[in-house]
Amino acid sequence: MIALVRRPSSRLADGLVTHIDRTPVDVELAMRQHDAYRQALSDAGWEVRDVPAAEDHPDSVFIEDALVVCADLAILTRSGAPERRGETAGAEETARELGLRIARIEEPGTLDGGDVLQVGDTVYVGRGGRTNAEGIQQLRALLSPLGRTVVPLRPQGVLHLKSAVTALPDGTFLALGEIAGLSGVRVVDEEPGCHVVPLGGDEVLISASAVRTAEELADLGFRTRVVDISEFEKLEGCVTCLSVLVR
Ligand SMILES: NC(=O)NCCC[C@H](N)C(=O)O
Repeated sequence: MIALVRRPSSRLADGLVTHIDRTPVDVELAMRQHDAYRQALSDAGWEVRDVPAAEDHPDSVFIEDALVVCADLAILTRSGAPERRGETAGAEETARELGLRIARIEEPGTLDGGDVLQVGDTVYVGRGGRTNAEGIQQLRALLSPLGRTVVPLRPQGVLHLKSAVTALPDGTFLALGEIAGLSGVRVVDEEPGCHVVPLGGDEVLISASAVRTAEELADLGFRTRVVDISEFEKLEGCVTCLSVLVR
């Protein structure tokens, strides 16, 4: 079990913000928070592997958006944000080192990995600001041969699908409300409570900003591993976007 991560660029504070107001980012604190995030993955039994840093790309720490891994296939994305498209170079290098097959989303398709939620053999994909219909069609063509069913959804008012919804190990979903096309949604009352990373078994990684949701999940019998990612949340990041899990 390998978790790919990418160290923050020193230019992190120049990262994109779309749906929230920009607030000052403490880059030194972000570096420490990223170290703690890596440690949490390692403590949960994951081998943490570094994708080469991309110093010139402020948002490169959000490695999830550059690379989608499904079975033995690594899909290099083509971000809907043109300034992020250079981030895939280092991701390709690491994917090849891991022996993964390589595919890529081609123009005019666009897709961010933050729009791709894999739950068993179903791959939910958010169509919106970063992922277009052509990108979804290419994703479907790449994943159907792997036995995956690609289901498009339309998240509203958020950066990515996984800004609005993620899945628990039991296949239920966490979201601020019901989502057309999804059944089994556990409604939470805080935005960071929509984001978990399944770490194996009944363990999930969740943000320290989601205190109430972490308690609710513990009450439900999930083991929660809490990480403070405040500086990344200021740039519309969440716990899913700082890693790519390769099982
Ligand atoms: N998968 C994710 O949640 N990615 C977060 C990306 C945040 C970055 N500032 C961006 O706007 O692209």
